[in-house]
Amino acid sequence: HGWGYGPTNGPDTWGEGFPIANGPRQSPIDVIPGQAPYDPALKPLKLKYDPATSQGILNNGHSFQVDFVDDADKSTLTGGPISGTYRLRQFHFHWGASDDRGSEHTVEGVKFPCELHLVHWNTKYPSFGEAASQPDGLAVVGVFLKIGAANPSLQKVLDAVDSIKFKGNQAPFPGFDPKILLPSSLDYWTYDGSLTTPPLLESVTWIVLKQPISVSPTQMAKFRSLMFSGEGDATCCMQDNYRPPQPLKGRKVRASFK
Ligand SMILES: NS(=O)(=O)c1ccco1
Ligand SMILES: [Zn+2]
Repeated sequence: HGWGYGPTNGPDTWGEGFPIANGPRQSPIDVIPGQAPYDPALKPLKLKYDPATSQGILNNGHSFQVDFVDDADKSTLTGGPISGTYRLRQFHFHWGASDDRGSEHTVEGVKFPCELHLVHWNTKYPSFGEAASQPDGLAVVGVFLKIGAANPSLQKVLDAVDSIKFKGNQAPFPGFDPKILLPSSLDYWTYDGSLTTPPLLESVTWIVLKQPISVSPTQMAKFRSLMFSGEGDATCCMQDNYRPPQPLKGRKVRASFK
């Protein structure tokens, strides 16, 4: 059976199939703001997303993701800690079985109930697949979700979840602008890391926003109504699909803000 988040195939077992799980630049990490100095050389993040590039929504058995057409520089990330242009490929989430956990990154040990990842790839490489194997190939923007008022922007995504309840289900998801999911401040922490799911490739420049967006308890329940499994398998809900923080191993985390 493949990797997952259960007792027999979860994050503690991933090193068996993917030895890089114990590598020098694994993600996520615990961000300690007092140890993440402001770097005046860091540029502001520039996110330019074209809603016409949003394509579909898919339950991939580990999370659900919204995929984007990435054959042109229409939805891009530039500035910030990166050089060059990175194209938006997909966004997805990680969440918990209860509101006390679910995020992958933590802030001084604080866990959030959910974390959004916007995955971009460096256009100096010919494709996402190629970029994913390069040390500067990917840039993922992480956004924390914090329990509060219902989030109408997030609801537009959650309204599509009923149509992709089971692993392998997908549905059209046109005309969605992911910019509406971002908080008002683009202040961020940045560090060199990896994919947080197998193959755990050490190709990600992480850009973790300081300001969370809101999510209501009812909206969290909607995330948990998804299923890891295909139709027919009774196994319960898609939840606790997060990897815990990994050793920093001497890496420096920088802040874009004072
Ligand atoms: N969770 S994440 O953004 O590091 C990712 C993207 C693709 C695979 O894993
Ligand atoms: Zn992720």
